[in-house]
Amino acid sequence: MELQLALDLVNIPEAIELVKEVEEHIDIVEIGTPVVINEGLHAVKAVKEAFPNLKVLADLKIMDAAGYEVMKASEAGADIITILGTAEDMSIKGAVEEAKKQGKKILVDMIAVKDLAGRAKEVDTMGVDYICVHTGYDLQAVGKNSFEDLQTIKSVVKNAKTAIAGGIKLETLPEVIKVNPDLVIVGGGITGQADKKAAAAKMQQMIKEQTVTAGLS
Ligand SMILES: O=C(CO)[C@H](O)[C@H](O)COP(=O)(O)O
Repeated sequence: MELQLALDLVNIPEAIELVKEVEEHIDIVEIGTPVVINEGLHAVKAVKEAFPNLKVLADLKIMDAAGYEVMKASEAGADIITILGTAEDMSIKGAVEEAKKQGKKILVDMIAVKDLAGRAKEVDTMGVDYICVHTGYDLQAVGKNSFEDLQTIKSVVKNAKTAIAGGIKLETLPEVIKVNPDLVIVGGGITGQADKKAAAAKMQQMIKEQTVTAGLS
C-alpha cells in the first residue's frame, strides 16, 4: 500500500517546500488539478526535477483529447496521469495506449460516476493501472466520503490497483486501510496540519503496519 500526498492549494515554490518536509514519508506527490490550472505542467516538471526519486502524479482529470494530454504530461515528467471514469471508453483506451508508449501509468478517477460497480468493471478491462474512488471537495462539504465505495471497487476490480481519495485524515485512515487499497491519497489531512512531517510519518507507519498485518509486504 502506497501513500500519495495531494498538493492542491500551493504554487510551485510552496509545493517544493512542502514536499521537502515530508518526502521521506510518502511514495507519490500529486500535482493537483488547481495547481495545474494555476501553474500549468511547469509544476509537474519542477517537482519531478526537485524530487527525482519520488513518483509524480499529474491530476489532469482528463475528459477528452486523452492521448495528447497524456503525452504532454509525460513530457513534463509525470509518472502517473489521471483521467475521469466518466470519459468515453475511446478516451480511456487512448490514454492507456499513450501511457504505455511513454512508460507511464493511468489512474482513473471515479468521481461522479453513478454506477460505480458497473463502470469500474468496464474500466478494469481497458488496461488502466489504478481505479480510484473519490469524494471531491464539493461533496466532502456535505459530509460524504468514499469508504463504502472503496469496498465496492475492491469487490469487482480484478486487474487494476485500487485507490481512494477525498478528505482522508489521521482519524479516518484506519477505516480506509483495513479495506486494503493499493494507494491512499491524502491532501488536507497532511497539508492542513501544523506538523506536516509528523502527520505524514504517522500515516506511513499505520499503512506499513496494515500492509504487514495483511501479509502484503
Ligand atoms: O483531487 C482532489 C480534489 O479534486 C484532491 O487532491 C483529493 O481529494 C485529495 O485531497 P483531500 O485529501 O484534501 O481531499
